[in-house]
Amino acid sequence: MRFSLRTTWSTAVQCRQTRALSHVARHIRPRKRLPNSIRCQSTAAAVQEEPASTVDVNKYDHLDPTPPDYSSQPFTDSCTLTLASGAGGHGCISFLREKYIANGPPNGGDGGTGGNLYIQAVRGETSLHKLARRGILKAGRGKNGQGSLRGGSRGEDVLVIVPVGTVIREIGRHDPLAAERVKGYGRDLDDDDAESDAPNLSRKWRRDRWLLYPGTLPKAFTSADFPSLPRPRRNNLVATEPEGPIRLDLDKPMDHPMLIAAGAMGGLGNPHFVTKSIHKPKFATKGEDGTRIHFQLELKLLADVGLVGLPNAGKSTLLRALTNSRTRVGAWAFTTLSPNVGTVILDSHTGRPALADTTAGGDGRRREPRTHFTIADIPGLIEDAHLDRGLGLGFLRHIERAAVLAFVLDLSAGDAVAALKALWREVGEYEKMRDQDVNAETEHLLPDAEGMVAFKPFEPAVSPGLDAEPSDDEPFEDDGEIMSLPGPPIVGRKLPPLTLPPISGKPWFVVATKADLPGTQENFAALQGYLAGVEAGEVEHPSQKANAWRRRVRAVPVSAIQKEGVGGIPEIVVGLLDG
Ligand SMILES: Nc1nc2c(ncn2[C@@H]2O[C@H](COP(=O)(O)OP(=O)(O)OP(=O)(O)O)[C@@H](O)[C@H]2O)c(=O)[nH]1
Ligand SMILES: [Mg+2]
Repeated sequence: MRFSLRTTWSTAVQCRQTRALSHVARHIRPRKRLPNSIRCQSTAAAVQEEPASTVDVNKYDHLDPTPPDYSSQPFTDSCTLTLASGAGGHGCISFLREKYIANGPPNGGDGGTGGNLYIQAVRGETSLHKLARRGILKAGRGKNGQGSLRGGSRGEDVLVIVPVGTVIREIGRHDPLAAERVKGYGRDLDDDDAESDAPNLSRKWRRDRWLLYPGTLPKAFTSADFPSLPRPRRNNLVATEPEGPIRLDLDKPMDHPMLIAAGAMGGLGNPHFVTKSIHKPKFATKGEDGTRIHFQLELKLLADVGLVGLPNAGKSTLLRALTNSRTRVGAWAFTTLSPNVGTVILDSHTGRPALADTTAGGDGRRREPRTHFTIADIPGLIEDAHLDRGLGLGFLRHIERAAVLAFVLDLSAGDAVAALKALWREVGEYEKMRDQDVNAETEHLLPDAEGMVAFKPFEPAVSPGLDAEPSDDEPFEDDGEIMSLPGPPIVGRKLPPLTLPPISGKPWFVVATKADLPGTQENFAALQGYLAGVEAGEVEHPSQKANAWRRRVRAVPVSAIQKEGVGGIPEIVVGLLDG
């Protein structure tokens, strides 16, 4: 008997172990078993195949790389994003219950405030793709109030991190409190807008704003049982929000996050509604809804020099020759599909950044030593890119804020002067479209609806290098620094307008590439002749603008693939940057 019991016991243990093991096996077993023959084949093929990412170091050439050496990063430079501040938590309906106090006074806490929305531009972020994927970001909702007069906790704040260089435009906003006012609710609370045409609907009738004691049937309450709905409350932080519509140009890293929308207030607990006639209010109010703002985000990379050229001109090879960039190079058009930024360290081959002269300049100001500059390579432009041919003109936004433009012309691909004129034409078309957009936007934002704030209409700005004499109160200093428009720092609620300098006012030069190929000398000579004419004012500026920059237009012949002639480019760039 004992023996049989032990057998039964060990069998049970074994069974349990087997079951446990089979459970584990179920999880680690491959879902599908391939037939043996296929598995053998694939293993054999894998053994025979060379690993795809091997780079032959002996054949490796930095300027003529093999495909595995390409860097590819997801890149998005414009997207729409909806940000919603947190809704408030509901007020609580509760009554004191204690030993010997069966029917105590009301003690429901207030709902917590919703989370705030902040934005911060930081270095290190290079794309908007993460935000584009999210689409909407909501701050946390405030927690509901609780008994014993415990208020709900605050909702979680949300910090939206964007790359430096992001331009943010508000394209729509839903403010629940403003919407209520437009509908006419709450007019009974406000005497000042009694003249308004909006219907006079008392907030008293807003049944949806009230919470009832659990178990109470709504029909038990008539409107007469409710007091007037309290005046909607706004978070104190609303006073520090920027005035809408929000338009920001975050062209510098921010030390502190900036408040975009404050969380909504929580509802009121039932003790707030005690009156002489109602001693035990069995109702509380709901929390307010958060503000929802729709934004258009546009990333405009910040680089000192922007490379503009036709496809296959050799822009990326030039960037690789000047910097350690691993941008993609290929003998076909539109190899580059997203902008790349490279950094040139001005170290005079010492391995350490050279310290520039820090003595006072001619303007009497001490200059920051320039230890490096950055270059942006963008996808190629083709003729009629403004008609959305090729990759269109959108990528020009990344060189629009560059202080210096470098036009890269392929000397082996026909008339370089014609190519330069075609590129300037596209740049001019881009500028026109940009200005039209801004004007349309400012017109659209004129205060036609109540509560809308008007922006100043677009004023074309004067940039350094223009022939027009700046006035005394002109905010620009012609020191050749990056042409970001100086504006007052963002203090308080007023935001500076988004003004954009004209592109034709930027200093520019030409890099004539592929000079190693035969028959390119004549082309270069013709180009030089043309540029000399532009500089002397004998020939019309390729941008066809009267006051475009033509102070010292230079053409540098280079063979980027052989890294010949590129050594002089940093000097030219620094000369143009520092004036
Ligand atoms: N012979 C010669 N070939 C060059 C030179 N620079 C670039 N190339 C070649 O020209 C082709 C195009 O070079 P890329 O640097 O990809 O040109 P890109 O302007 O960036 O082209 P997209 O990105 O398509 O606009 C590649 O095959 C390069 O090897 C040069 O100085 N001399
Ligand atoms: Mg390229």
